[in-house]
Amino acid sequence: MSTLLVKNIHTLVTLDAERREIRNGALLVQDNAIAQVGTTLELPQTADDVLDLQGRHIVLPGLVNTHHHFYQTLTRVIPVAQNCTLFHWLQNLYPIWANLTPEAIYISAQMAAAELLLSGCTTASDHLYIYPNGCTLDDEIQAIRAIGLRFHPTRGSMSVGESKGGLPPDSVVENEADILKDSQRLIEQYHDNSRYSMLRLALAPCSPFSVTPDLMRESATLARSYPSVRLHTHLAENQSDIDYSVATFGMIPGDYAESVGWLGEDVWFAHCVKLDDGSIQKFGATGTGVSHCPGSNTRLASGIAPIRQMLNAGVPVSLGVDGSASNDAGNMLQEARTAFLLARVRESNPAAMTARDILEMATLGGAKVLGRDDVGAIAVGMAADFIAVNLDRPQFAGALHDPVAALIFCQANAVDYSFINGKKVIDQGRLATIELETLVEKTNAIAEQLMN
Ligand SMILES: Nc1nc2[nH]c(O)nc2c(=O)[nH]1
Repeated sequence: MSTLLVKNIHTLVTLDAERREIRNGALLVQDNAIAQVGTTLELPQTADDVLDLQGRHIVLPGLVNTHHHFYQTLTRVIPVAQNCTLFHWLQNLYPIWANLTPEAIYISAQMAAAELLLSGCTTASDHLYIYPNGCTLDDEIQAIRAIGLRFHPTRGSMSVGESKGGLPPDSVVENEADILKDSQRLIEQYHDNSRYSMLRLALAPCSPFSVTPDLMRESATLARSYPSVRLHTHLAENQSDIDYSVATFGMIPGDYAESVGWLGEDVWFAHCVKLDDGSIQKFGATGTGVSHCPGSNTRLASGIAPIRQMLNAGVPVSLGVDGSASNDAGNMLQEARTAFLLARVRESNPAAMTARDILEMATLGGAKVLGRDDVGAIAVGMAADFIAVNLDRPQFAGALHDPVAALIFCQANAVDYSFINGKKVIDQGRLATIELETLVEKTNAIAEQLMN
């Protein structure tokens, strides 16, 4: 057994059941879990390792990102996709993504994870739905194991090409039997349902306009035959998405999801910008989750998702940075701020979303959507996933009377320390698990090859 004491924390934001914010806080970690939480005076004074934060840092649970496409880190700001809405954006990018290789998947996954870690994310999901040239989900699973992020990879898929009325070119879609076979292989090889699991798999047919209703149903049946394998897809992202759903299935997206058995606590949808009131109520009643992706939704001019209404209806809402081809960043702290600002604009009401509401969405909200009760708060028995931000950073000057709100109001964008499963992954603002400069070089080289 090894112990780690983090002490002299300026403000320890627990997000525990009482939402305690402890001045001069401390926490004790035993192996990979939190063993004690309190003030520095209340906790033991020694441990195998001691991190003395000298009263300068705010500490909070690691942030949870529930929607991403790691491979898109290789295709940021592509000129032909800079100024399009969703469908044209996708149609301009599919041919580039058709050139992805296993190495490209591996390197882009590490690059995306590095950016997430540096901005406070400790658990992330990824949606990989395109598998050209021998690419597999295994490529990103190996990459993320090496960098140390707690991971919820999703086996995405596309099966309806242009010739059958779908959006993607036929060359990038897969056969449905192969998709289901590979999904089962991946679940059996990697899915770990235990407490503190570092990897849980989900099944994720890409979107209503790229798979059949049969694949939606069969994926649900397969996922539900294993413990805690969840279901994920894009839904109601913009008006064209709604129009496609009505024209093709004769139903709005919420009704389509219900018709294929995709409502429930084990399902979460990305975007839901255009989710109608009736569907919001159904999502609330069934515990169906949402990954809110405000950066991407504004970048693609899709709209502002009605997250205040969703929260009021009891919908589990979390945050997703979405892929870096439509964000074009993967910064969780910045995403939280964007969500905070847009909710106020959408409601024309600055009280509609507080900084603490958004921090809760970025931590406990993400944990709930991913089906975890072991991350998202700093409390005894929770996984030792936490981050520390130095309050001496210039953007916090003058804001120390409320450092918790300052994290969101004052544009925090990086963390100084991050621990995942008790292991240090960010040390004094630097990635501790892999060498960042080489990773950036490799990312740029592969991105250039893809473009060519
Ligand atoms: N924002 C995004 N929406 C999508 N829909 C779909 O089918 N693929 C995507 C995507 O990559 N990003």
